[in-house]
Amino acid sequence: MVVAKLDNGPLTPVSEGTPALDSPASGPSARYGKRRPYHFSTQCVTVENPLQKDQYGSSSVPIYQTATFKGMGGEYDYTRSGNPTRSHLEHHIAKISSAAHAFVVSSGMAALDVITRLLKPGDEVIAGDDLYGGTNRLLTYLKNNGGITVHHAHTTDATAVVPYLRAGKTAMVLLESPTNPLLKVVDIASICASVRQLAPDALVVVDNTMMSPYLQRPLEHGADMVYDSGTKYLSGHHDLMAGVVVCDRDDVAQKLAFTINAVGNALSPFDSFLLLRGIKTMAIRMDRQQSSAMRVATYLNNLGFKTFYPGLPNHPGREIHERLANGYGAVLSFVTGDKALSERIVGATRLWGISVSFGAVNSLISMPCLMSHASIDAATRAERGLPEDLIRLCVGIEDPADLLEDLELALLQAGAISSVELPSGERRLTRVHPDDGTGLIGMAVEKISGKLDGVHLKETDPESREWFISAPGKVILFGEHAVVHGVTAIAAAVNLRCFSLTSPRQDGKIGLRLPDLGGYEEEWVVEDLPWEALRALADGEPHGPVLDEQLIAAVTNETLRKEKATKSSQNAAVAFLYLYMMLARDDSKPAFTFTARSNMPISAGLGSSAAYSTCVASALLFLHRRISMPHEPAPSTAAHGMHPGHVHISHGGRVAIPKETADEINAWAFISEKVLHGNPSGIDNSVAVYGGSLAYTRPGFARKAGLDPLHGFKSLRFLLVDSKVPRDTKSLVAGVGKRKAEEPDVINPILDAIQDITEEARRALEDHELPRSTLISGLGALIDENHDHLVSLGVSHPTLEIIRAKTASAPYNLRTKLTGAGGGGCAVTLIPDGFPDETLEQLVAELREEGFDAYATTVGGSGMGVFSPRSGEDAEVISTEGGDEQMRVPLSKQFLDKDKTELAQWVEARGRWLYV
Ligand SMILES: N[C@@H](CCSC[C@H](N)C(=O)O)C(=O)O
Repeated sequence: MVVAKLDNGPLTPVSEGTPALDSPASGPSARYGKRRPYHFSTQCVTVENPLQKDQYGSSSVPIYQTATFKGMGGEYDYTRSGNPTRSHLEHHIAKISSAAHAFVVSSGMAALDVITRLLKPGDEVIAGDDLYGGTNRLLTYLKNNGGITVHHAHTTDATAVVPYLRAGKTAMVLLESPTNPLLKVVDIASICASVRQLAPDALVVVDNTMMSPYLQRPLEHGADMVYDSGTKYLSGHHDLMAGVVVCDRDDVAQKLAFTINAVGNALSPFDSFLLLRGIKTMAIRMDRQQSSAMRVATYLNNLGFKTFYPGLPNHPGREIHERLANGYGAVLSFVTGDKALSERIVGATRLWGISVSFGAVNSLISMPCLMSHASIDAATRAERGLPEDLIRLCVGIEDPADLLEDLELALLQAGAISSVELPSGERRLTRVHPDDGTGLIGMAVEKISGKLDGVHLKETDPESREWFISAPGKVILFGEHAVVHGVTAIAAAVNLRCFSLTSPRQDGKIGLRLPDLGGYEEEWVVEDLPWEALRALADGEPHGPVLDEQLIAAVTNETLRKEKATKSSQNAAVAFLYLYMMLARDDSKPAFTFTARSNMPISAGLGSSAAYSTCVASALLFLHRRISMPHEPAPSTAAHGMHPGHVHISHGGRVAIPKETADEINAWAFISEKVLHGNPSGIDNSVAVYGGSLAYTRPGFARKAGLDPLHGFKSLRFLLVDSKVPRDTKSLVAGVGKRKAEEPDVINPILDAIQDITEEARRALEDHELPRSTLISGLGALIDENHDHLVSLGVSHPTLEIIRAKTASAPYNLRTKLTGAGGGGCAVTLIPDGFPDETLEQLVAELREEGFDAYATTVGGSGMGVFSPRSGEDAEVISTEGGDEQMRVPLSKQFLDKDKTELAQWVEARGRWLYV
């Protein structure tokens, strides 16, 4: 549609005397009686065409939803050729674009199609080397089928087009600025000048979609034609597709109008109406979008990600861009260094929609190589320097704090950054470089203290992150003590756990905090540890079966402040330091605080020490970079563009830690158990690491050694009763060993009998056709039998017998045995199916009255688990007394202070756990 050229006025404040050329574009009477042009945002919302007044004075342009118009010789006959709604839109677009002519067609690519139909075989086109995939596809088509020669030049350098400019040959120079998706800036004015000089007949065409007429009007810089995907900022809501072409030259406009009518791709009346409506809010939308984009770009840039955004001070084209445009737009992109990492980031966002396109009110995230630019083949992408790991962000109008937080959570969840707590309680966000193979260490960059925005790059720090690790306790159902002597034992994980948190520190110290073990707390300067006593293991060398007693002695005597420690906490500290030193490398002695909590009774035979050992071993192996942290699996994605999509089957985090990693953790958890207990069987740590239920036979004896998972425990319920009688596992185990050595004829038959029990139990548990009632009553009988043998071994205790008697009495009639080392500790009671809840509650109450603790539990749950908390969720924000300032309570403090009864629920809610 050809319209009269309207001057939409400068976008910056105008001088009072600027003449108005057309009343709709003019503002109210100024103070001195003159009229001045409206500002851009006013023009956007002022949709008036003096040549096309509505008969009813409608405030909104009506939709002329008609294909035909009656009569002959009127202005309109057929909507393909012209439609009043579309005319209004084209008039409006011409006005806000400072253009004489505007056309609207069915999409941005349709606009380019209309434009390139001006070419004829033999013509040459010069285009950029970073350009939208669809543009590249159409140019490639014309090259292959239309006899057009296409040169791709590095248009960021204005002189790079010069060698291709040939008078009489070059018919079109196609520019984008900033480019999609690398946001390179092209000096449109300078290239236009070269074209005029060297190939005067060539048309300079600019894809202005990234900027919209609000921010950049290339006709003012010498371009001949400008097109926009109206799908983007002009419409702003992703509810329509449209393309816009504007130009000043009448001859060019006539040809465009001819093509549009001839091919029939003009915009429909309804979409014209929608686009007209969208334009009204364009300026206000874009103001918000680009201000948020600046914050997002600054945030990423400060984290150390290579970020492409013309508003960043380090953008090489910023100065040129500022000459050409009134703003930086709301599209930016950045690279992570790893395509899989980028995919994880994109998949982890919630507020940022994974989608092609940009310019809408909703923020979008995409990977151009897989999506908008997938139609450029991989080799060409590589040749043109389009990074496969590039993430493009298109910022919408949401609250920027939400956008930043969602992005930060995604970066944390994907493992692209980590959050570190400083001794001062401040948090530091640290970039994790994907290429270090550990998922842990990289360059540190940033400090934040509670606010996600306003992040400011300060200094480089050693990188680290916080880790939660947890491991379950266990209940030995059959075979305790005997297992030490080569008998098979059956054990299962319980839903009581040890939880640990490693919090990196910057002062060269390691700290150990065991609040549930008498409030034990100590720290050591890493360099002051007795390194001279360490015989370091060679890389890959396993620990071996014998502890380094020299190191244990050095650790015990030279580092522990014994007045602070109970026997248990002292042992826990020695195990921790022993593993720390054994696993350290010359170049890896991380400083951190290790805090362990437990919601299970300690020293009660429930494997609390093995759960602790598993947490210690896992944390140290991870932090010493002996094993890698698991990454979250790639989420399900729908097929998009050339990307086939991916199905992720959710296991609730289970089976996410590979077997080899678990084996390594188990080997070192066993070392820790040895430090703690002298001669453990290894079953406790195995259950703590692998979870589920296991039949375990220790190596080094006549029976075939092994660790076999068992199935069938899921539906078994037990009551664990803590006698609260303290005992020393080490001496109880040693006591049985001594008796075996002294009275083999008495002890060995007992051990054999226990083997018979475990085999019987195992058969019953693995026979899935065994009637349930037979299984339960059989297990009950085996419980009694096994307990009697433990009594014979001398490891029961009067309190355990009281508990047995109580649970066996009417109306309960339950079967109970000691579990673990005995000598006090816990008893385990089988709860048959259908046992009434009230009766169980009554039993628990009676046991409590007698001074025991009781825990109803199920067995067979997950083993060791790990996750790195998300900074946005890890710190409670509380108001200070005055209420006007907010303070963050560091995660480690919350963890330390949490009540035992709330611990599991709180920790589990902190993020997505990944389990063995
Ligand atoms: N599947 C489409 C992809 C459209 S990308 C749209 C937009 N210009 C952007 O840059 O996101 C295609 O192949 O054209």
